[in-house]
Amino acid sequence: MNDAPHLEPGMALFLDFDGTLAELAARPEDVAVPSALIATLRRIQTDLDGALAVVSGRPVAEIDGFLAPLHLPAAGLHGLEHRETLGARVHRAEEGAEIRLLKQRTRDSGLLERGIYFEDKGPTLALHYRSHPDLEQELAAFVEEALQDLPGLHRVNGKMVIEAKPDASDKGVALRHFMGQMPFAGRTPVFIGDDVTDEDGIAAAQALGGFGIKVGEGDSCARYRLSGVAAVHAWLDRASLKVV
Ligand SMILES: O=P(O)(O)OC[C@H]1O[C@H](O[C@H]2O[C@H](CO)[C@@H](O)[C@H](O)[C@H]2O)[C@H](O)[C@@H](O)[C@@H]1O
Repeated sequence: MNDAPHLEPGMALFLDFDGTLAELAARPEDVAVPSALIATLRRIQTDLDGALAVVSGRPVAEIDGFLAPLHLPAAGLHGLEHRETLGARVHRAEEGAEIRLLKQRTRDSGLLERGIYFEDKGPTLALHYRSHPDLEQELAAFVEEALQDLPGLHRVNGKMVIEAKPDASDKGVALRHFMGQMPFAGRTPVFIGDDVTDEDGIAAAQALGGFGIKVGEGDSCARYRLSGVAAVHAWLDRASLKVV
């Protein structure tokens, strides 16, 4: 992979949140975003005529909280939530019967008492084992078994987390949705992300003539790579000074 090229005025920028804009932390709520990053994102948003969106596994409301006072166009819950334009209403998929059942089975499993962190995101569920890595195999086996008679749900492995979500969307679907609308339509998409779920967004950007940037180590279909969150911040800083 080569060095990431600069952002140009005709591009549309899609950014993952955890592990890309924000360093990973012990628990989801422990994450912090430097105020300088918010100022940089605001500048880029203006420079790209609004064609900047966050595409995350988190709910959009949490992204808004971390990036306050910025309320960027955003896709949350791996594309199950959408806010197309700055400050517009968030559209969210319903919490289905299957995910409700999975949540109940998880509460009954005894895994939470042993340290698995339960992140209820409405239509999706994230089960974190960061503070108990020894439980990874057991948790994976539990989720695998539980999903056998919940065919509408799909397992997604993240960083020290196993998520269950409906099949309806992923980050690639989210990117394509944005690219069909102004101010994104007609631009060259760039997707930056660190995790397995970001590969759908990166592949979609590259299929539409743009490029992806993988953050950190690991296999990726991205054409470019940045070493970590600090390198992403530096790239964004340079971008915010370059785009004219
Ligand atoms: O798509 P993203 O914006 O990268 O979100 C992916 C998941 O990120 C969060 O979990 C991850 O970050 C936590 C905070 O650093 C960390 O404690 C955890 O181990 C990571 O997996 C978030 O909690 C999930 O809901 C997101 O889906």
